[in-house]
Amino acid sequence: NFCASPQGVTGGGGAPCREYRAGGGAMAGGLKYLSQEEAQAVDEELFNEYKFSVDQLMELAGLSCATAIAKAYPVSSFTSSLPSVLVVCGPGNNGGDGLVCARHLKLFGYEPAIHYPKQPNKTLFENLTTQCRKMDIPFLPEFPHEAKVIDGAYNLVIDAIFGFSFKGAVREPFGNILSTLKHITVPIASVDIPSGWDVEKGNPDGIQPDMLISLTAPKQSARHFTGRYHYLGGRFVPVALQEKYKLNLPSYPETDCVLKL
Ligand SMILES: NC(=O)C1=CN([C@@H]2O[C@H](COP(=O)(O)OP(=O)(O)OC[C@H]3O[C@@H](n4cnc5c(N)ncnc54)[C@H](O)[C@@H]3O)[C@@H](O)[C@H]2O)[C@@H](O)CC1
Ligand SMILES: [K+]
Repeated sequence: NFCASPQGVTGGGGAPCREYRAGGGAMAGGLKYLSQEEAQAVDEELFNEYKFSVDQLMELAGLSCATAIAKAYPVSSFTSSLPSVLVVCGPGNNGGDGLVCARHLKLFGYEPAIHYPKQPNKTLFENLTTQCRKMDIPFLPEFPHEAKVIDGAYNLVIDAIFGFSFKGAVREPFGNILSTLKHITVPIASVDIPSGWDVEKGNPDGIQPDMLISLTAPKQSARHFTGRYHYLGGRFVPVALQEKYKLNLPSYPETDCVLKL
């Protein structure tokens, strides 16, 4: 089972992660917390003006997530030699990040399993799914709806259900999945936004993840995150775009693709 050291983050290789203090206000000289509209505008600009492809950025986003997870919950901090990780993937690009993350976690020595109930009929997602299957990552046809079953079978849960395009009341099957995840005791690591949270206002009655990996820049709901580990990932935003949106991103250490906030 999971048994993180009190200081938690040791960077796997033993070097402590550098920390970055975010500013107090919406900007206040510190890191900017994006509204939903700003997050979508940055996203569109990356694709339409800067000509990145979704595959490229998704690979970097998913790799950032797996890297941050390996720093916060190193394989060596678990009593089992192959820590098992349940990756729950949603219907959009947040789910795609989850598929990429699962693939890298497998390469990092974890034992991921994926639940992917709404698989879009698009080549990108079909390819990511095939890659995982060919790496012997199982896809669970049914979600284990009892919290204690998840606690017994997994060391960690990755929430890659919804990202910055989430709106309104949660539709099934994700409502039931999130209700179960509220009752598990193993830690949850959320990709970009805790699923079921309003992108700006959060959700006090929703899941309360132990870890949040904010991609590109944190969204406003990240102010309500109370878990132990908040990482920034997605080190791919060109300087001109950072300046246009006044992201005020911290400097990532050396060649790292993640940074502990
Ligand atoms: N802009 C960026 O910097 C990047 C963003 N990426 C990821 O892409 C995410 C955004 O992806 P998308 O725009 O595809 O959207 P999301 O993955 O946030 O979700 C959209 C999907 O969820 C469904 N949905 C929305 N509200 C729902 C509700 N209330 N109940 C049930 N289903 C609901 C939509 O129908 C759609 O299928 C980000 O959060 C991030 O994880 C990365 O893949 C690549 C780089
Ligand atoms: K998420």
